[in-house]
Amino acid sequence: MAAMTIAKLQKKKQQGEKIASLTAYDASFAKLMAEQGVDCILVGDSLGNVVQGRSSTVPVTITDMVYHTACVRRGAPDAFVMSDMPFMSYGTLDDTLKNATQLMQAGANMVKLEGGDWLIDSVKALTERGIPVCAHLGLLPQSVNVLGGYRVQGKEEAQALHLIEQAQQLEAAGAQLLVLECIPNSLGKRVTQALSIPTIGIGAGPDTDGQILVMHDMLGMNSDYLPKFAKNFLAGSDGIDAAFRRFTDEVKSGAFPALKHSYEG
Ligand SMILES: Nc1nc(=O)c2c([nH]1)NC[C@@H]1CN(c3ccc(C(=O)N[C@@H](CCC(=O)O)C(=O)O)cc3)CN21
Ligand SMILES: CC(C)C(=O)C(=O)O
Ligand SMILES: [Mg+2]
Repeated sequence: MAAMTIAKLQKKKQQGEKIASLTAYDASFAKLMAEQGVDCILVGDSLGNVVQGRSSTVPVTITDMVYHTACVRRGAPDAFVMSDMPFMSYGTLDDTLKNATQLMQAGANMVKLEGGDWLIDSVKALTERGIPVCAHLGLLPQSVNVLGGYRVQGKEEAQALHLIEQAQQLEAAGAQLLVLECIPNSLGKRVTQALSIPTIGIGAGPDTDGQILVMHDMLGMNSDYLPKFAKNFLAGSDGIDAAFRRFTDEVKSGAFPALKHSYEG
């Protein structure tokens, strides 16, 4: 199969085809996802939670991310692979360029950074030097210690307007994709309409250009805790490959997410 590219993802937005995205951390699952039509694979720093058993993504290192990015790339040579830059690996411009380079050389097609205003210069510097950037707004898990918990963001109109403004600035700085996490449906829709780059939502309602879930959540593997936006696609499916296919199909058809998977308002 021909390789997935950012240009093809952009075209999906223009043509109104939803983008199906999942996280993967190893070769075997990445291969299965690519075979089942998942458009974009994220090597998420959520590996801190689901692979390493930690309680946040803060302890995850660039060495961890490089290792898992290389594993995923070996399993899915033609997939579009995006890798999270982990906590404090992009605190300064020098670190940003050095660490993003490591992820690209491990096989990523794009790097993802959490944040708004303060990242504008970094996004510009990365893009100018040939490193494609996915921005990430809304709930920023790496900032959990500042936020004091994982909560829906942008519920107040002033915050919503600020988020839209940041999204536009990130696009202007060169970001080519935007992840929106845990925001009200209406804000997910407003941001998506305000941008020409694709938005990929997780708990951002049905109107973003695509959807992403953590693989373990969509396979029902978080028994003690499941965020509202997660859905178990393995339940009622014939196997893991069928669960990935059903996720892809339901994202493309708009069946997922239902209102119960999103934050109204
Ligand atoms: N397994 C897993 N799935 C994830 O989606 C995920 C991770 N790990 N680790 C990194 C971050 C942390 N994330 C989280 C964690 C908790 C909530 C959560 O509990 N949300 C509340 C919102 C409550 C509210 O403000 O209304 C919820 O009930 O969904 C959301 C996202 C998303 N990411
Ligand atoms: C939840 C997604 C967007 C993520 O950043 C991760 O898996 O780390
Ligand atoms: Mg992440």
